[in-house]
Amino acid sequence: MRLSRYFLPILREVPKEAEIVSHRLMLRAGMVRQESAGIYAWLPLGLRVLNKVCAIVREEQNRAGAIELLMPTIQSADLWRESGRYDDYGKEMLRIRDRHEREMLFGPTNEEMITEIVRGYVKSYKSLPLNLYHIQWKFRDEVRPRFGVYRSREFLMKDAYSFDLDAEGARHSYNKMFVAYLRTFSRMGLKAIPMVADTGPIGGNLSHEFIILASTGESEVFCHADYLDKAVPGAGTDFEDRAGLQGLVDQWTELYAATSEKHDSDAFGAIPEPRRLAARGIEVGHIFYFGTKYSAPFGAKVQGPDGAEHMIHMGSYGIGPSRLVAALIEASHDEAGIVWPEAVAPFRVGILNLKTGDSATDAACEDLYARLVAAGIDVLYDDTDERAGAKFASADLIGLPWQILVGPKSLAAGKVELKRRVDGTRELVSPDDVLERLT
Ligand SMILES: Nc1ncnc2c1ncn2[C@@H]1O[C@H](COS(=O)(=O)NC(=O)[C@@H](N)CS)[C@@H](O)[C@H]1O
Repeated sequence: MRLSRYFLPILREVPKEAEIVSHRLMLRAGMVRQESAGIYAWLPLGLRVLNKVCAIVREEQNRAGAIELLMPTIQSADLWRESGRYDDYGKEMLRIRDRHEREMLFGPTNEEMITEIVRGYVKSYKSLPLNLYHIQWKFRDEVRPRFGVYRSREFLMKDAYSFDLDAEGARHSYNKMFVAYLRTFSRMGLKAIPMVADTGPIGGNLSHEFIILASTGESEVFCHADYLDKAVPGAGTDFEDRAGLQGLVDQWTELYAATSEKHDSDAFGAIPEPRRLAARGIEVGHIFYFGTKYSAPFGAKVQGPDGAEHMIHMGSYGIGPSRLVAALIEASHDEAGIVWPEAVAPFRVGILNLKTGDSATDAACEDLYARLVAAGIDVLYDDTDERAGAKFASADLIGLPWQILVGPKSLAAGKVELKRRVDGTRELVSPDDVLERLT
């Protein structure tokens, strides 16, 4: 992409309404724009990151055997009356009437709808286990939306729902998602710790939140520090190996880790003091097992191998891709701006022409740009006539992992400067070597 033809409304000044660094940097880097309280437009640079986050989420859901569908954002109130949640969901629910005065709502979550869908088709245990997921916008009329897209009113959620014949099968489905979550956040360069959590309005009696440690996190968390050094399960994990998966989940739940709502200070106190971690964290995922809480009122049942009818056992599994963009910045930034992990960077490389209009640097930049694009690398070429200092500041602000600085002096010696954003290291290399390094 040529910056001269892109849409990247970078702000020079720090927006005063932004209280946390990710909110400040997302506004300054031209990633989002608030349209109303807690409701944002995702501008091109922000959308590229959001899409990369969703691609990783999708890959790991698919790896775990979940099947993607897409449910609507607008739901019928009658659906929520069947589960009894229509009234007790409270003011967070955005209730709407259509032209026929039918009561509708903007979905805050989809347990009811997915149960109604499965009830319509699944009649035999032979169709189970089943895990259906979608990545869809949700609306929760938060009383105090704040921190930008971290706690917004309209937000993107991956929500998966599992269906099993019995509790034992449901536990295996839960474990598949648990392991998929460990892999998902790790691939984004994040250390997420699974913590025993409250089930809240979703319900059930088994739940874990996946927390990223961050000083600006809303959650207060307590855990054994050994979690920070654990390696997550590999890409070759056998998701059908029930015992193996339970073993992995046991490894990731044997040490103490809990959010403040479930904190047990005695258990925490039993940890040797140097290994006790009390911190603030960002909830990026939350998984639940809630048995027949939704299948019973909806009569979602199957004929079992014994010929009898069995209510389906369910769980639901949420990740917040839009919140994750903020969490990634909270976890990875410096005083110059964002430092994107390569897996989610909006572009992998930035080419900075330090003397636009100079025939030598223009030609070298065009050549590098053409060859990187041809190699399938996401590259943003700053071909604007901004002065060099402004280009350096913008490139550091938007946080691309690699910068190629093309200036007349080094070019005269057949070199360009390759800068690694994460640690600021720079080296003079030939244009050919740059391609060697980046492809
Ligand atoms: N107001 C919000 N703004 C941004 N992300 C949010 C917001 N509320 C929740 N999320 C994200 O959505 C994830 C799942 O939300 S949840 O309420 O915990 N779970 C559910 O709704 C279940 N139906 C999971 S399928 C959270 O872990 C969080 O990452």
